[in-house]
Amino acid sequence: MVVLTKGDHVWLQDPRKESKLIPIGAYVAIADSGRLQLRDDEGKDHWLDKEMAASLRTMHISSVNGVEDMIRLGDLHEAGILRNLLVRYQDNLIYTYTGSILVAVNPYQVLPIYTAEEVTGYKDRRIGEKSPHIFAIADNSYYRMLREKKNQCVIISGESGAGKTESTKLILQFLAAVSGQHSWIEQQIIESNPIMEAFGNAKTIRNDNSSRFGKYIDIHFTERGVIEGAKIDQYLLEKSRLVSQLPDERNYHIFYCLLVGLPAAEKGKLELTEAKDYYYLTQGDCLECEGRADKRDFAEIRGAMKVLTFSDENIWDIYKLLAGILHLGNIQFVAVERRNLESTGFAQEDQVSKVSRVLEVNHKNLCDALTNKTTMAHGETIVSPVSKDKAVDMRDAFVKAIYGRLFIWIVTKLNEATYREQEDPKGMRLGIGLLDIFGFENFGKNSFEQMCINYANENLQQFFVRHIFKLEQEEYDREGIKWDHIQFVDNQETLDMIAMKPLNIIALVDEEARFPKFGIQHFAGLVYYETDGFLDKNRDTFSPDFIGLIKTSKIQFLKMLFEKDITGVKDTRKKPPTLGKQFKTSLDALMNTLNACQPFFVRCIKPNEYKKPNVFDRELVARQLRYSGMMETIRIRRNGYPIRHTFKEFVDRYRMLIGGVKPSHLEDCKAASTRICEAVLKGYDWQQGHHKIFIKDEQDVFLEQERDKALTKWCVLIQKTFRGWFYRKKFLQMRSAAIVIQMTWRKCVQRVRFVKMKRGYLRLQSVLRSRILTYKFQFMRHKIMALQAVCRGHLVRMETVHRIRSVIKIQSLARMMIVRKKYKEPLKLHRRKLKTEVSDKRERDEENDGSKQAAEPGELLRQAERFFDR
Ligand SMILES: Nc1ncnc2c1ncn2[C@@H]1O[C@H](COP(=O)(O)OP(=O)(O)OP(=O)(O)O)[C@@H](O)[C@H]1O
Repeated sequence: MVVLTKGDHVWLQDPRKESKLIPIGAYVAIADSGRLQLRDDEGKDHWLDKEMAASLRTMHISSVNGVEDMIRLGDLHEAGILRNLLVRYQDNLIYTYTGSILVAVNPYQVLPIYTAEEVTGYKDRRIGEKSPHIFAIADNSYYRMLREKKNQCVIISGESGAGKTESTKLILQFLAAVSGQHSWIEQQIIESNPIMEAFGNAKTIRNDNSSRFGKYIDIHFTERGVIEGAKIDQYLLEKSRLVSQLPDERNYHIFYCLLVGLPAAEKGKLELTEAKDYYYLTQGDCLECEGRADKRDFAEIRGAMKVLTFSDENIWDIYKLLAGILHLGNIQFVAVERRNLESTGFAQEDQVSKVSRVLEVNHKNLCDALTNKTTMAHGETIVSPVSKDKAVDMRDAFVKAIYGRLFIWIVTKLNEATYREQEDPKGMRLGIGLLDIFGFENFGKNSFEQMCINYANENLQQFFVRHIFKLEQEEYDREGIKWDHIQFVDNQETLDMIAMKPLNIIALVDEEARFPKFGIQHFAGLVYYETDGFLDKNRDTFSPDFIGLIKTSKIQFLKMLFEKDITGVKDTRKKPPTLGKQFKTSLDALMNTLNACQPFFVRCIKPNEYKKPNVFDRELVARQLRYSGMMETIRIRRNGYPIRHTFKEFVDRYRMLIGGVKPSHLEDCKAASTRICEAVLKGYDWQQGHHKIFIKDEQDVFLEQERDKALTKWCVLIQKTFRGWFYRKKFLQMRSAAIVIQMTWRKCVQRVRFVKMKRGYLRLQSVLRSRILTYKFQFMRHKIMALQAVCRGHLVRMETVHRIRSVIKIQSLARMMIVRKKYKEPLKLHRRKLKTEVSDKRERDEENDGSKQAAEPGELLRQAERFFDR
């Protein structure tokens, strides 16, 4: 019984028995009440009582935060894988390994993980050394090719919109960057992409830039790893799109680009107007595609065509054919009856004339080819009218034939430009093939195309399983490795039934056998196919009358496209190969190529149907994981020994890991390999076969890391010694130079200091002197001021005394005057009295004493008078 506490992670299973829902991860949010609250990976809360909770499966620690390599997952089941992808996706970690297989979840947003720094970061690194990345796959294929001198291939699969084409472009970007020449050929290879996309991609409900064909790009390298050329193979272009589109879907991009990008004069010559005017472009009711700029794309396509050596005539002829197709689509048929026979006429004759003008064919022949059918019976040619519906079918088949051949011609032309003969015929040509092919399809209604696609996927799955399991198992048996035989899904029987056994489905369809709806148990599930239109799609033919029409055309390019058909008509006994047969032949060739290469696998996963970032639809992803055979892969990879080396290779590569192992040509390699493994891979699961050492992915990474460490150790020693010698020499030189510099510098510094000090002293002196003088001056001034003060005081005092005296004098005079005034009358009176007395006395004296005595009193009197006068 499990006791859960807060923060524990568990697997939450839908309790309904019939439920096929995959368990979802959840963590315990609340555990301290009577019940448990669990929050699942989608943020939903679930309340469980403790008894129910006790039956929950706890999550392995490796699943809690996710792992980079799913082989290391403890919970090795569908839910574990799904959750691992989910938690990584939520952190914008879109890549995850399963051994050396890369699972890439489409982020639907531009992540900053494809920069030039990232390219450099992944250069020459082993898988697993850095976090999973498409660049790691590209890098490993490149360096493995150079190291082992063997061709490599990268098989990129997934549903429409899962990111196959983007992954292919990223690998190309990486290879162009690491092969590092920035040559014209690299430019041409890269420029071929917009042309392929214009003619082979269209907007669908599931992907705005959906590749409607499969492709295998083989990039050729010189022995030194420089890109030398490339070759593209295309598979199964979806031609039905040319004549009808589902709602919200478009025809191939090139038509819309042509109509908005072509200058008016050229458009006039081709009698073209706007996209809304063409039946073949308007059935999906979607003329523009968000995020695409058709006008800008057209300029890019034209530029790319120039780079890829399309002549002006070629380009103009292509435009004519595209215009011809659009005008053909606008022909409207009407049912008529002629001589009691159901036949067909045209709603507007001028539309047919337009086609004959643009395709430069005979007008009458065109009318006949569109409405009549010529057959041979008993050596006689019989021309019979066709019904309206048949005429529409015949026209559509003709359009598909033109475009299909045009597409093949374009690919051939691209190959002519990008394919190079080997520069050095004696040297070795190496290649990396990139297979961007439609994934397994199972829709509500599955038709011939789905059967071909699923047949291709059966082949690839078989290749995958064979590569990963069967061949390994055989090799283990051959090498005498102990191997617990595990069950695996081998789809050889399905393949036999579809195409290998004498009475296979493709052969039956070729023989035009009629059978109703049938189902095939594919590796990814049971698919029912509806056989309506199967035979026609398989025959992929058009009325031979159109061949006669093409012969009348003045456009040599059109004739050239149908050259084989024109010559083939002469030999009526030879049936043209059916589409099924053609597809099988090209697929067989592809499988042979792949079988000759060392493969890498990239499984692209679409996280939601809305093309939105950060939305992860678990059911959708689980279905894709099932289709991609991921579970089987994980089991096989985990149980097996995916890495093996011959003893010689092993000794050459890892002998530095332990001491005393000589180079392989001087050693007993088997014994030496054992010694190395026993010393380095102690406790690891490895095995020794008759000729090879078998190890697992993680041991390989460990060995490589140890090798790196050992190499680094020796490199460091060599570097250390050399650097020691070099830097010592440099040091001595620098030291003597430093002494000279120091000397000069010190002299200079001291001199500057001295001058500074001298200036300082001078300043000090002058300051001091000025202080002394100031002091003296102050002292003298003080004295002088004191003297001045004394003098001024004296002067002021004298002045004051003088003033006071004057004042006193004035005062005394004033007082005197006042007093005089005051005493004047009495004085006058007194004087008069005195005078009177004196005169009285004189008279008396004169009377009494003679003249002498009389003189004295006279003097007295005068004095008294002066006194009074004053
Ligand atoms: N690594 C990526 N980074 C950012 N966006 C991506 C990435 N991979 C895919 N996409 C987005 O998803 C869209 C669909 O991808 P892509 O065309 O490669 O799908 P596909 O698997 O080739 O589909 P189809 O089979 O229909 O051609 C791209 O146009 C792009 O917007």
